[in-house]
Amino acid sequence: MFDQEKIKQAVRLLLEAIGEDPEREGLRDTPERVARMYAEIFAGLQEDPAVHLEKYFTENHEEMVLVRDIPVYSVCEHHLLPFFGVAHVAYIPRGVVTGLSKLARVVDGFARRPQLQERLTTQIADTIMEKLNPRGVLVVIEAEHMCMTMRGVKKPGAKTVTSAVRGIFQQNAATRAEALALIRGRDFRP
Ligand SMILES: Nc1nc2c(ncn2[C@@H]2O[C@H](COP(=O)(O)OP(=O)(O)OP(=O)(O)O)[C@@H](O)[C@H]2O)c(=O)[nH]1
Ligand SMILES: [Zn+2]
Repeated sequence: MFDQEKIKQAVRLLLEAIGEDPEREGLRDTPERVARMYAEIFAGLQEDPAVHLEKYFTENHEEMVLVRDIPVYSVCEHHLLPFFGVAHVAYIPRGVVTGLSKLARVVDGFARRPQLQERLTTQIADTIMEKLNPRGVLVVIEAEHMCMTMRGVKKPGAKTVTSAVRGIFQQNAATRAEALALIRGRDFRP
């Protein structure tokens, strides 16, 4: 469970450890604020994102559905610094489609926890495969990691691109190429 009191204590300790005075005016409410912020940015730990895909509609659209440029904010589990960018989620339904917003809710549910970009990508793809049993899923995430920009190797602008490809997108190169072309915003020309 989420322990707000423990987070407050930890933030107070952190401030002391860097040589700050947690009692000075500007910092007095900081432990409380950080606890509220953590409850928000790690809210995914308290939910099972698969639940969002339990509502779906019967529809005979067995063609590609792509939601492109879904904003993603997550936190890298190595440094607890943000990584952020966009997710693209494509699937080819088999008899049922889900609400478009539910795809973004699944992305959020897995993003709001200490994460690895690779794991985030595969969790989204595998959850959609399991819950909707589609003909295939393709998830691409493009993100910038603050741990690579404001510290360490310091390479602002470097983008990490990860993909997870399942079902027909794996088996059929033309279908995969079509999805990737649509993600890039270009017409597909086989
Ligand atoms: N594969 C992967 N690596 C990540 C992700 N987020 C951060 N990292 C990397 O995790 C690694 C942790 O490396 P360590 O050597 O343990 O930590 P570090 O000494 O702080 O490493 P530097 O960042 O190179 O200074 C770094 O190379 C980060 O770039 C991610 O989502 N996926
Ligand atoms: Zn990191």
